[in-house]
Amino acid sequence: HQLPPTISATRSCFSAMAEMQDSHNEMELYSPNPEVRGMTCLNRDAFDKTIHVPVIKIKKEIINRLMKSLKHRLIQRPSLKRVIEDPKDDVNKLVLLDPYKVKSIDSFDESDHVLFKQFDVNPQVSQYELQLTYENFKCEEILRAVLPKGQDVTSGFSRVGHIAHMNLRDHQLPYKNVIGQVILDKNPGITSVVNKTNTIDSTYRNFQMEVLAGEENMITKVKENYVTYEFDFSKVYWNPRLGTEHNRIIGFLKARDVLFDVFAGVGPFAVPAAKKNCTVYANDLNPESYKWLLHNCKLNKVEKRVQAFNTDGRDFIKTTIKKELLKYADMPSAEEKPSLHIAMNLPALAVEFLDAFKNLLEEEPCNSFILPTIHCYSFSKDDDPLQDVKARAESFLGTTLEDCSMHLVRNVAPNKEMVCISFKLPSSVLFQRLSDTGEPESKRPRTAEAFPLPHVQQSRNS
Ligand SMILES: C[S@@+](CC[C@H](N)C(=O)[O-])C[C@H]1O[C@@H](n2cnc3c(N)ncnc32)[C@H](O)[C@@H]1O
Repeated sequence: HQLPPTISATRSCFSAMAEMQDSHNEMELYSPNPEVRGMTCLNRDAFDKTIHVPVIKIKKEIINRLMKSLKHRLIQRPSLKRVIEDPKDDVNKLVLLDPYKVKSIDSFDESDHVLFKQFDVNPQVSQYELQLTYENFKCEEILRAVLPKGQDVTSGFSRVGHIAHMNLRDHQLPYKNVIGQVILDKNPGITSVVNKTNTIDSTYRNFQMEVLAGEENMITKVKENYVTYEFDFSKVYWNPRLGTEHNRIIGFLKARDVLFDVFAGVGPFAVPAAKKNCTVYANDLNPESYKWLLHNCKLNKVEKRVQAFNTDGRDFIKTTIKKELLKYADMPSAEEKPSLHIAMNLPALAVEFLDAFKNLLEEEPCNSFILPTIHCYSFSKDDDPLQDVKARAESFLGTTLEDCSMHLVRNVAPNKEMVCISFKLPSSVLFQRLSDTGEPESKRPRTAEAFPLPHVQQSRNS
């Protein structure tokens, strides 16, 4: 097409620009100076770098109207102003363009030229000497430049309130303080960066951690499914990836149902269940979890509906759950019967606690007895994790589960899945059977009844 005369006249300027840009190695334009490689203590000044970028002058009074249309041609760098004052020019401002997108006048398309004509812009391109600083580099660019070439640069972290929680690999450890500081600098709202230092799970499932950068304070506040929790992240278990799973279980509950949470942590099942008007019995062995569980019940104004316990899960099953199951045994009418649910989220061990339900109650069930539904979590490294967890649950219950629902919660590590098995506790497990002589028939073979539960097979949360 025929270009307007003013634009044709500036074509040579664009070509000159293109040549200038071609002489740059594109990959290197935005990469930090090579001197930063191997830095183990962050020196932000070492990132200062001068590059040349295309720039056009646009009259101050029309600049705002043009910016939207030019959006895709503007330079994109963190914390970089794209429109700058020219101290020698009262009439125009300089607009910084993306050197990868504007190489010559041909980089502008017909609609740009129409726009320039409409606003009487002479798109004369000149080169501008731009001083890049540490602020103008992205987190990944900085870490890639600092860590040894060819090594994996993971800048990923889990966010728990103001804390960025990392799990650095051995080769990253010499650079841990730089990594921590860069994560802190580049992520608004993060004021502390920690690295997990233990590889073996502790009893309370909290992490041993080292502060890499920022504040030492580990008391943090998070929101999950619109519920607020506070806790000391260094002393209790919290996993920001379980929100969907917590919500899934809460979805099974309705007002006036009862939830027993054997391994309750700081309350991510207990508090939302109580908010749904359920009666909750929540337990955790860790005194710190128990403390923050109580705190979170108050924080969310549900303390009247939650009874908290600080004991071993087996003891909780054999005392509190046993006592409360009997209480719900004789409910007058079918409509008034709540459903009873038992959450057991301690995936490394929970199935092993299932045998605590064997022969828990002495009497034969009356007709109206409400059998609880158990939601028990487990890890599995088996090729068939669902079958593996089912088989292990059955072996601890001492019965086959004819009808249960299996849910693949998440992939925890390569070849390690977290699974939830839900089933109605068979009465044959819960009640001691008496023989004709009145003795418990503990060795009698058992089979489970059918438990109508929604089947969610192989669905997975992230
Ligand atoms: C994986 S966390 C789950 C916490 C919470 N339910 C959740 O979903 O986030 C397991 C919890 O079980 C607690 N715990 C570990 N061993 C226990 C035991 N023998 N009895 C009771 N609680 C235990 C830990 O302190 C931890 O808070």
